[in-house]
Amino acid sequence: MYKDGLKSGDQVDLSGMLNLFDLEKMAERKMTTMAYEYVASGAADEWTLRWNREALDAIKLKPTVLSDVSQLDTRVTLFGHELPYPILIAPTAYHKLMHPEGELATARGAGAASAVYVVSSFTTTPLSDIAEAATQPLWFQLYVRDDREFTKDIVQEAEAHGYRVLCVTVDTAVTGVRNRQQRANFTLPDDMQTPHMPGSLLEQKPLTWKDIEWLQSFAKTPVLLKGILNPDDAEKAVQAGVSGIIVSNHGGRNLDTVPATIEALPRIAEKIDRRIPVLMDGGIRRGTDVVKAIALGASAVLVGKPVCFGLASAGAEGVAKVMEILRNELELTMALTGRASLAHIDRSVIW
Ligand SMILES: Cc1cc2nc3c(=O)[nH]c(=O)nc-3n(C[C@H](O)[C@H](O)[C@H](O)COP(=O)(O)O)c2cc1C
Ligand SMILES: CC(C)CC(=O)C(=O)O
Repeated sequence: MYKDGLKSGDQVDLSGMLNLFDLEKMAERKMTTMAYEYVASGAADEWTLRWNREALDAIKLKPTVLSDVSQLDTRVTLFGHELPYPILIAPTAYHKLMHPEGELATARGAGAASAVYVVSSFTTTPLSDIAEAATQPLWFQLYVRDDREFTKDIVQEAEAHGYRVLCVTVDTAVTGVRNRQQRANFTLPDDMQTPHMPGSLLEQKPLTWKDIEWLQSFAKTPVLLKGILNPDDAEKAVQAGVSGIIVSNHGGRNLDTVPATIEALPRIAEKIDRRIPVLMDGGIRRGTDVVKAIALGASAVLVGKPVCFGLASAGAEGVAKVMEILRNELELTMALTGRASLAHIDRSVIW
């Protein structure tokens, strides 16, 4: 939802948007208070929301000079597919709240920026339409519902439309204490539907490891668990045979006072010991953040709020801008730290 009657196809001048924080400010000016608060807020007192950023900022880099960085290689292979750079679009709900073209604009922006887009179960656009608009690989984020047949159908529908990876969100047995959303009277407007998640609330009984086993019994695509913070859960994920995990605290939106993801990441990476890929999200805003996450054990990272703000600022173009800024900053950081490829980014780049 946007002030001033923003319409599809409106031209926006993004030339002054130099970083992701600039785009957040632009988005805040354009969005209604309700929509902005929905995206920007964290749970309860927002400790974890802040820690995600502060913990990344507190890590210092150790550059190496005079190494050959004339050719930078940012490619990463995940689940059998090569990505040109290790930054994905995290699943976020309700894109029509942010721009009239909703998820279609996100898919086009992802396409322009050669990025993987992980589509939320709470998409306001059907999966089939997003697949038609996409020119880059799509993944699907699953919230498992009480109705297991419904869940099975949607997984099979996503697979039929070519969604390549299934990210099962495991950190939302219930949603968190979202006081800022409550204060802003957050509700989904009546004319906005979530076709694959009928009803506006999560109607699920909490998932257990048995459900993960059940999902893997019929899923044809790799299954990832999104929302792992505890190294012991990471070990259980490997034992359960999943293809990968995403270290995430849901952008600080669920359980307040859990640690920053960059703090949890090294312990989880140590436990996993390269048996499966570890991805991470939470607070990634700069190319330096991406390098820090890779150094501490992530194969790739995802960004949530910045993409919502890019979308609210300028639709597909804004989404592409966010991803291009981050990709460029990643390359600059690699050149300045003397790391020519992702394989060269390890703990030795941390001070
Ligand atoms: C507006 C918004 C909606 C979100 N919706 C979902 C969702 O539907 N499913 C999900 O698994 N995670 C959801 N998330 C969490 C993100 O996937 C991701 O974990 C988080 O935003 C990453 O942190 P960052 O925003 O600091 O980049 C949402 C986050 C935001 C900000
Ligand atoms: C509808 C919500 C549960 C989607 C979500 O995951 C979020 O807002 O963080």
